[in-house]
Amino acid sequence: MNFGVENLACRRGEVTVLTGVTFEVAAGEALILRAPNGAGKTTLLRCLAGLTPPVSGVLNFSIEDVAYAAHADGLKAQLSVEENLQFWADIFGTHNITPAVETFDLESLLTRRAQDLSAGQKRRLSLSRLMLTRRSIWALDEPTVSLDTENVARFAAAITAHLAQGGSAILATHIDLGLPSARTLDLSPYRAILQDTPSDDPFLDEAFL
Ligand SMILES: Nc1ncnc2c1ncn2[C@@H]1O[C@H](COP(=O)(O)OP(=O)(O)OP(=O)(O)O)[C@@H](O)[C@H]1O
Repeated sequence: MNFGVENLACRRGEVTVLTGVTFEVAAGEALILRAPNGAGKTTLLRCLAGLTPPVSGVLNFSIEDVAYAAHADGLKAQLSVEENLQFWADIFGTHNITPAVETFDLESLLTRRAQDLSAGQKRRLSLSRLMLTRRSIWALDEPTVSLDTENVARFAAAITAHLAQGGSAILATHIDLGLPSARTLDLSPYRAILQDTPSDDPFLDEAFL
């Protein structure tokens, strides 16, 4: 699905972080956000997902079409892997969890409680949820954190399949996923304010030693 934004300004808390963001992503395409730490990648993704309303500008899609994978895994700790998957499947009206289980190699973990998974296993379970949403725009914030090489490849296969089916994606990632139709957007020109400026006060620096 095509999606884009025009002249978007986004905030975190009371601070406007980005202004003038404009882009379009075609069906079957992925847009990779590249920018230094603190530049506003999470801020933009939260805005696209509807978690923080834009300060101004236009979203030319419905936030109901966005599946957002945040930094946090967002699992139900007391439920098993299978119960977590079934919970989301029921929410999104997708009753077959098998493709998600197979794509992220979760078969042997189905009865394990989410709180007892390793960090990489939790991430696999969290990402597998994307496949249950049936939403066409995937907005992903550092999705490969905690994944080993084999599971990065599994995730890359999942997103490639999503794009091949006419979906689209926007993601903040520092690694090359080898996606065939990926473009890069540098957010640096859209930064609204000077952030993370070092203090000139030498006594303040000493206080942190
Ligand atoms: N609640 C808040 N109130 C004010 N400023 C915030 C708040 N949360 C985050 N920020 C600031 O907003 C800016 C953008 O943060 P954001 O998390 O979007 O950056 P990022 O590009 O995703 O960074 P990273 O690569 O480190 O994950 C940062 O300077 C951050 O300190």
